[in-house]
Amino acid sequence: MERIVEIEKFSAEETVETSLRPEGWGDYIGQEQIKKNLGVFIEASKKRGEALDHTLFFGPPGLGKTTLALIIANEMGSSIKVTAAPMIEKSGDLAAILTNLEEGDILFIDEIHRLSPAVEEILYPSMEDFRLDIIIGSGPAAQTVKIDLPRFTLIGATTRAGMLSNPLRDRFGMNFRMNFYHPEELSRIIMQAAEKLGKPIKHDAALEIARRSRGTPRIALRLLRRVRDFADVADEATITHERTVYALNELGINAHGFDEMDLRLLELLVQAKGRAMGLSTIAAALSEDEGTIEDVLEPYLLANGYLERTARGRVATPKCYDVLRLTPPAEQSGLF
Ligand SMILES: Nc1ncnc2c1ncn2[C@@H]1O[C@H](COP(=O)(O)OP(=O)(O)OP(=O)(O)O)[C@@H](O)[C@H]1O
Ligand SMILES: [Mg+2]
Repeated sequence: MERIVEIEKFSAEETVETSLRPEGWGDYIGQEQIKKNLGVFIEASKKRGEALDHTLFFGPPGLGKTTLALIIANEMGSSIKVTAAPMIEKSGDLAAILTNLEEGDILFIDEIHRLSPAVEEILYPSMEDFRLDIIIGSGPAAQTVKIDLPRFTLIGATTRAGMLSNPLRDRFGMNFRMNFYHPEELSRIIMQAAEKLGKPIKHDAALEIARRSRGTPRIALRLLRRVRDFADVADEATITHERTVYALNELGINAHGFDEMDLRLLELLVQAKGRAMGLSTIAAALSEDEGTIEDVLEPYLLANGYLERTARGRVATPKCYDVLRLTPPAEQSGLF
């Protein structure tokens, strides 16, 4: 099943998303710790006139990883080449990209956990020693050619940190885990985007959207655009709370920010009547792979206390029963 975030990512509205993308620290809201640290590292490398250390961002979709990479390029005054692991099929593809880089350039590889082992192999010496080892020919006549590369910065992004190989992970000098956004932060992102769209929104209305956005800016911005449609049709100059609640209800947006996959997972756990359910059982029941459930689906539900991981598996929490308007099974009460 497609999830909101994925439909969103590939829709024609990508251009709108691009136009709402923050360009500098000034309009990048939240992730304060990351901003602070990156700010220091960027300033230090600029002072030394060196390329920034290789940097890895990981976390669920739509939290601003790509945006951060673009901001880094802006701040460093570097050009950035953007690609995604599935587009780098052969080691020759990567070699071509690397040899075309210039001193101080940034190479952004999205979905970096999807690089093939052969391509990864080429990447290791490139990251570590800025050297490309290419094997020409095969069998006894095969020769290794070493090519020096300019000092570049690799920025990797992944939603699936668990799938990254250790040697690759170790070669990143900096590792940042993206956090879900608080409703207050999301509401600032929404208000800022609304200004850019020329359709201001009241704070309480922005907060209403924020609470239903799964802690995720991409979802918040998508909902904002839908709510704006309702306000436009009603000739409302500034989006009000009343209009927002009406629109979100019409759109069938869950009051807790769950999407369909969240609800399927929570309902599955609730049906288990307090018994813990293993990851593989959940994956089979939802026809999803285990990694996606663990790295993409569960983090939000865990962070907000709707489910718990125990040694025996996953269980729905009382809060989960509460929001689904169900009563927790009696035998479970001792668990919490
Ligand atoms: N901190 C932020 N402040 C303001 N807007 C943000 C912030 N983070 C993300 N956004 C907005 O949300 C949208 C999605 O962010 P982005 O594309 O960077 O996510 P991502 O983490 O790269 O997602 P994916 O894993 O799907 O590639 C962007 O268009 C951007 O406008
Ligand atoms: Mg991205």
